[in-house]
Amino acid sequence: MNGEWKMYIQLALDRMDINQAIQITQQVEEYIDWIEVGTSLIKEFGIKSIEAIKRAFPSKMIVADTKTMDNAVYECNLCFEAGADVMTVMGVAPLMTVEACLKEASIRGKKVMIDLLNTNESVRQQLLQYKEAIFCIHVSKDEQEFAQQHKNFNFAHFHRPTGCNLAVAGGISAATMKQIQPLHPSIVIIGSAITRAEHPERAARELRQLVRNRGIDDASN
Ligand SMILES: O=C([C@H](O)CO)[C@H](O)[C@H](O)COP(=O)(O)O
Repeated sequence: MNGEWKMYIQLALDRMDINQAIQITQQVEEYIDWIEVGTSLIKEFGIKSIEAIKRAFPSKMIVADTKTMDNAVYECNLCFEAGADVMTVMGVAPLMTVEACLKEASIRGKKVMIDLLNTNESVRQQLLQYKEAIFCIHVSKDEQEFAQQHKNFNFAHFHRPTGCNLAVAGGISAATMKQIQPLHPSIVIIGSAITRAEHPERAARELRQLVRNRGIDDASN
């Protein structure tokens, strides 16, 4: 890629209720690109959380972070009917599940994000055949906590899979943003650093600035 390479910010909404999710997103809407209805929201409030967020932000790309492992067509239908533009499937799921999600998304003109959490190199190589997917390098909440919170956690041991559309997630903040630059992601997924900030709007504005500057300056892939 060249200097036109762009990084998008995906705001992850987790561990709050639907009204709080909408209120926080309204505060930061101008600084973020995609909105993720987090796994915790979907588990706690169901598919109606996807409908509510899409209704509140109809012009934004909505990602339903279902972390699907099985029953692909059923879960895809739930997400896409509710207004999601993207749904997530785990890379450790059977390939037939991943393929079913991709097929369902393609029929509807939607996208699938494959979460690479806990995948090994051989699984990742298999998954990379799915050129239409977005791949997400993900440091889980439990890994973040185990590593004594994300300020000590390092994305450095991840290698960028070549020739794919890449997202990164997991405790990303202004302090850790530099670590992810070598991966050249097109989507930076940020949750707590905005939603738990004392001033979410200020935090989102600062992160937007970092993403804008570094995304353009460092693009070389
Ligand atoms: O997928 C996520 C995680 O598993 C929690 O459900 C989050 O979207 C991702 O971790 C981003 O959120 P933060 O780590 O709070 O930035």
